Amino acid sequence: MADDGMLMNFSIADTVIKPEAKFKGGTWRDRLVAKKRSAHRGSEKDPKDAAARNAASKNPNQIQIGPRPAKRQRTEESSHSSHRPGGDRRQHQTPRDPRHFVSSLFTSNPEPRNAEEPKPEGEQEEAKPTNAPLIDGLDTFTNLGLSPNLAAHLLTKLELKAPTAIQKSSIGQLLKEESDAFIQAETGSGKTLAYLLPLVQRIMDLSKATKEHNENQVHRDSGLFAIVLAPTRELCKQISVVLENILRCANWLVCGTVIGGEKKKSEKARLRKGLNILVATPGRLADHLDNTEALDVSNVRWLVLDEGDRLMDMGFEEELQGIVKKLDARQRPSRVPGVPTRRTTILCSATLKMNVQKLGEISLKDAVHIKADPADEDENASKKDEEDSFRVPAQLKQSYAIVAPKLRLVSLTAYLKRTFIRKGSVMKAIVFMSCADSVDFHFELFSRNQDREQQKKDEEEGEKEKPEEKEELSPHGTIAPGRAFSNPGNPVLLHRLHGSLPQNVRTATLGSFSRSTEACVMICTDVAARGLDLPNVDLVVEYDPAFSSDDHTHRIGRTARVGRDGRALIFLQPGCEENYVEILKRGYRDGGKALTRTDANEILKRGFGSNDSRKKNWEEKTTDWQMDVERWALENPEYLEMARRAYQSHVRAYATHIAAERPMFNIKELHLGHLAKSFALRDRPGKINVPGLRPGQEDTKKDFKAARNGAAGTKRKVGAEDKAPGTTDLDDAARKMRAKMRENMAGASEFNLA
Ligand SMILES: Nc1ncnc2c1ncn2[C@@H]1O[C@H](COP(=O)(O)OP(=O)(O)OP(=O)(O)O)[C@@H](O)[C@H]1O
Repeated sequence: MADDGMLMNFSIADTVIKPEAKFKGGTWRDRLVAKKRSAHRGSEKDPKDAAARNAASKNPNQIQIGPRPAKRQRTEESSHSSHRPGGDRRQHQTPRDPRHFVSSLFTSNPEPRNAEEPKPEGEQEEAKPTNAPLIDGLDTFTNLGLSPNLAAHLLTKLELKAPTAIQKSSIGQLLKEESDAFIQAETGSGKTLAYLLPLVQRIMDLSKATKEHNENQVHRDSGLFAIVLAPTRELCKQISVVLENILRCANWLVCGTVIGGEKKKSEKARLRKGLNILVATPGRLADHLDNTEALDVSNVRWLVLDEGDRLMDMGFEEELQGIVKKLDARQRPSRVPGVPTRRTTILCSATLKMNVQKLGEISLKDAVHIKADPADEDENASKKDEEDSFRVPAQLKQSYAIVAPKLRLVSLTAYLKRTFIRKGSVMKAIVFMSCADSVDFHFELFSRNQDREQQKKDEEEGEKEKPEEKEELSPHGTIAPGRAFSNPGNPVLLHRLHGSLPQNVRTATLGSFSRSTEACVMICTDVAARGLDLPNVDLVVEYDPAFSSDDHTHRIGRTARVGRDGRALIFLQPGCEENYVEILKRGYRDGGKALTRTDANEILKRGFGSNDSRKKNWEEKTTDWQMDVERWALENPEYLEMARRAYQSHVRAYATHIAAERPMFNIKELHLGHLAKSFALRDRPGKINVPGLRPGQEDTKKDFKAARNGAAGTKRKVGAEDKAPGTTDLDDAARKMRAKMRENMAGASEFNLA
């Protein structure tokens, strides 16, 4: 029976705790409190208390939230000897420390506030993909106005048979009109080609015009006609690869990137040779505009801001304003026939609101709103509420798990175990966390070698073999076997990615994840949330919910791309976080009928359970696993510090949700003690304080400051007149805090300022 297992769950008999137990370590006050508690338990006679305890131990998961039950000072001996159901496999005893508290996994957990909604009757129809190419045969690239040459190239070389809905809307519009545009469509709907194809076609057409004027065909020295800006280096590289592929059918045109991360000298050399289309990060472009004479922008007639809403955000805004002003000031009539007189600006994102005003005031003129389905525009115009939410691909199956803080780590492990139980069911999964420290800690934890005996033996027998294995997997320590959820039949490769890693490491890690043909998991921060087109991602797990619902849309959009299936799971804690479900529902046209709910017990049963009744039940196994990682952290000072840092950074990050969503992520409701357990910590929250910066962070912090202050010019105070309409002081405060957080702890540059 399921409940049986809970008895082992440290619900120890009082007799086990000897009254004469000695408490060592800590301050005299800690020792006194511990001693008193121990004495109090020994003398407790109150039958009411005993009855309450009995009831609790019968069904510990049913404990009501109310006055918290008195906590017990548990000794390491007691939890080891009487409650390690796996027997005395490991005799190791860690020193007792009154600052440590070994709490039970399955007791005192808060219950969900909201009851599960009844499932709609009847079988749910599978939703049709909403971001797939239009394969009805009516729409072809040639019909939309692309030249037969370009359309044939798309078909034969890039295997693109038909446009997607957003490509259909945007190619027609951008080929025939000069007006500025907002391109907004679901993630994975092909927005990159939606702006690149008309752009390339227009520049190819310039060649035709020059020939008609009996002039030489346009070539790399004819001028820079278009600039594409994107917030991360990774995204810039991705766009540049797509562009190079298109330009293979027009090899007289040349594109290039300036994105930082490599020597400025080689970028300058590239600019000097001449480019027709430039892909850049804002910081690096601003830098070259100031310092590279060879960069002539007088002919630039198209400016694309990919992930435009992100580029409007703090950190990029000033740079962008500077860039636009310089482009305006340096624009000259072109000597190339057919070049438009005015510059067109195109903003593109899955979460673009028409009210992005900041840049609009400078540059956008009568912009048209290009959407995949024109019907959406009328619908949204009438529903103000929905303007703030964005659709997710209809075929994307989302679920949410209500998981109490203490059960978070074991639930994530169980979920991944279950996911990769069989080879082939899931190829790649991305797990999003709130900060770099948390990513690093979980990477170490999930890749740790559990079989310590074997580990020791390995070290003794063949010290050389071990590093070789690591070397082969990852020269940078960002790729390792995901032992916590691998099994012999399906080994899973674990990757970690965040903005505090050096650029070459980021590129190598992302490349490995992208190319891998084996099952793999990438634990990352929001650095991988936007724009990245990684093949075969079947699952996205939001272990920590995103800082804004827009970011959530981008994160889950790494799966279910161009008509393919995909799944996403978000972890929510019982209480105010449950209200986030309404936001999840708003992403669907049908109100989220297919959204499913699960809970920790279900996940744990599936992940740690076994059909074999002779084996330990899932609660025992879960507890064993948790105890094991807690001991691992305690025994290894390096990992213990990582765990503490991760916890600390996580709590700080939690405070930075956008103002509008903060009532759903109320830090005052966060149970810090319970949360610590999900970082394998036995420390009391008040005692967790890791001073200083994480190793290696000093440099990144300097880089961040240099990038922020250098490229953007002198720091400017944001006054009330500078605020975007609709933003509040709270918004500003949260954004500033997020920026500060990035700078100080969790990674200097989640989004590179180049
Ligand atoms: N017409 C098409 N037919 C088939 N595949 C396409 C088509 N257009 C684009 N794709 C592919 O779809 C994938 C997603 O494209 P892209 O990255 O441009 O999407 P997106 O809408 O910009 O996504 P996000 O919002 O996440 O940035 C790419 O692998 C691209 O090659």
